[in-house]
Amino acid sequence: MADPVVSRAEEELFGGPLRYDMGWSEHERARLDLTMVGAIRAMPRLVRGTLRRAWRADRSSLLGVGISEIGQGIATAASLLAVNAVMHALLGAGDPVDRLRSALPALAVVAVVAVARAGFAGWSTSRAGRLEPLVERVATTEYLAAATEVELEAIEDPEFRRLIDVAQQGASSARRMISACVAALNGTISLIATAGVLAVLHPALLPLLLLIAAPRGWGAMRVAQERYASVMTWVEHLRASRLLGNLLTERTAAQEVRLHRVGPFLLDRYRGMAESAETEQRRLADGKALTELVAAALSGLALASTYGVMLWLIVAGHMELAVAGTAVIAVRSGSASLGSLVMNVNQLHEESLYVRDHERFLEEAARHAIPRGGRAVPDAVAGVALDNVGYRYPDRDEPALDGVSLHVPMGSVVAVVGENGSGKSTLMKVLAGLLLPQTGSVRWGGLPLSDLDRFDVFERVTLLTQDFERWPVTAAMNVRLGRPHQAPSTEQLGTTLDYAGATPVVAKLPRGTRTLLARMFRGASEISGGEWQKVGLARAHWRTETSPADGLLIVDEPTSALDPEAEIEAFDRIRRLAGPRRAVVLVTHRMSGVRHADTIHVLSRGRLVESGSHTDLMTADGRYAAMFRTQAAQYAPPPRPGVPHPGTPPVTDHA
Ligand SMILES: Nc1ncnc2c1ncn2[C@@H]1O[C@H](COP(=O)(O)OP(=O)(O)OP(=O)(O)O)[C@@H](O)[C@H]1O
Repeated sequence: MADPVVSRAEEELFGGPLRYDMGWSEHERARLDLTMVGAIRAMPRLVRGTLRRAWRADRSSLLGVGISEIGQGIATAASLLAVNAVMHALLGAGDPVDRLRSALPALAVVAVVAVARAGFAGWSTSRAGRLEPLVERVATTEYLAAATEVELEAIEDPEFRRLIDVAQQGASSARRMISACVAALNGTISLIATAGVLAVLHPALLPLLLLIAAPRGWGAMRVAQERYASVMTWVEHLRASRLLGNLLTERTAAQEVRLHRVGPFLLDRYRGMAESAETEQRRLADGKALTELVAAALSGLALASTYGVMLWLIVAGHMELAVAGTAVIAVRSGSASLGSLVMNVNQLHEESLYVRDHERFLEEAARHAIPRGGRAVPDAVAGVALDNVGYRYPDRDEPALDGVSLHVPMGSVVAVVGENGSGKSTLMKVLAGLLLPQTGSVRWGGLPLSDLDRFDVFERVTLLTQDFERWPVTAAMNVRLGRPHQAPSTEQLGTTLDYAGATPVVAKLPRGTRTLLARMFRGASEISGGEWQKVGLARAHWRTETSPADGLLIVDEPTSALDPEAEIEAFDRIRRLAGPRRAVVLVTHRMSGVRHADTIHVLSRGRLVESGSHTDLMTADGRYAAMFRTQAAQYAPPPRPGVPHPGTPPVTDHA
């Protein structure tokens, strides 16, 4: 398969051709197997996998499908044998009326068998129809459950993220595999029945049947191969042009789309990308037409040869006319069964590529799952300590944290400051137990995190980050999701909202706490960024309030969108949440918010460079003091010309 032609738009916007490198390259390897023989060889394994999933989903429906398919096969064979009897009766010697009369019982059998076959087909359709959504649900649940249980590190790993993306299609493919499997089973049973009857009529007819179906099978495989290769090569391109389309209509991009005239610009690029995809579609259609023409010609040739052989058999006296009549019908139905069987095997194979990604994801997710078990975190702990902690993200050369040691005693307020990218958020994730350090250790009351039950550690942590989740649910539920399994009473909800300063926010919503906070739904309301932060603070409060034992409250840039007054209040409230059974860890760039912390740690390029109280650090006159003065200077009155301004610090290069 040649590399795709890169459209100018693709080059301009994305810096080159978009290729999916992991999930799809796996498919490419699978494609090598996609010869007729390969697909047939893989068939038992594919069917076994589908059956196992279906068995888990709904046994009785699966049995129903199996029985009705076997019933249809028996009906096909019985129908052909009855047709043979009719032919014999009609083409035999004697009076035409007598011949017709003697054919009647067999004709009745043909009719009854046809009805029975239709009944079996209907039953199979209804059972398979029940099975399909169940199988999809089982596969989707497996996928979602696995995704929520993996380590955060895996989620942050781009390779794993890609696997999550690719595996998403697996559930619907597992559903489609049911119908493909049923159709393949149907084709196989009908074919066996027809082949059995043909072998009884004349053994020479069997290879001829294969000869008719082979070109069609080849054609179907070839067309499918071409389609795979094309999908593989173009999938990223299609996703990107869809993304462009979405950007043009999305609410978040609406302002720049209009004001910066991004709309017409992107629309033009969208057109460019669509045109190159259309060229590919045309190429595929032309290839398909040619392949199908060749396959039909070869199949027709084989059919003509079959009739020629039958004619010769009749003339040479090796076959009766009645048998030949039945054989014509059997050959036609057999070749149709074989043709559709090839297509269904092919479809099974195509769907199985996605199901295999799904299974690969489940395996990988299990390998990266947060381990269950371990020691419970003691109810009371002196604090949480980091000892020489190092952490490097998988796709980075530089460590995000390098030899960090600090202690967070219960009842204290600890602040962490530092320039952008210095490792503050990473440190918070390590403290929360979400990321496991690659070197050094984290200890809860002296017990290393590696010995502890991680889910128990999570129970003890409340995390409020700047990009906390704005759940598309009601305001009340947005608070409750701090501890989902515990619903706050109206009174508790009121106290929590009061604490966070969110009562006026909720009061002006059309349905109060029952208002849906999701713009994408009709009748829902949207609130501002600062108002959202108050809701986030309420959620953190609900979680800490319902915490039964010693724990950590980690707040990472909680006030970035708050107005000055609300910000001062929020810092004050957060500090008050520290108590004998709780430590507060605060990350912020607002130096005014950290001066009251018991200890302030300064991070730079992943290393802890200063620690102490505000007074200590100001006296030390190091990095912290410089940062503090820089911010303070912003609010100082402007210096009079010629008079040096004492508040302005020398510019230091933190890099
Ligand atoms: N998911 C990630 N994958 C790879 N690198 C990351 C990831 N998250 C952060 N980093 C990198 O790790 C380093 C520390 O990032 P971190 O987010 O901890 O910094 P920060 O101090 O919180 O920054 P900011 O003040 O801008 O929020 C940075 O170099 C950043 O680019």
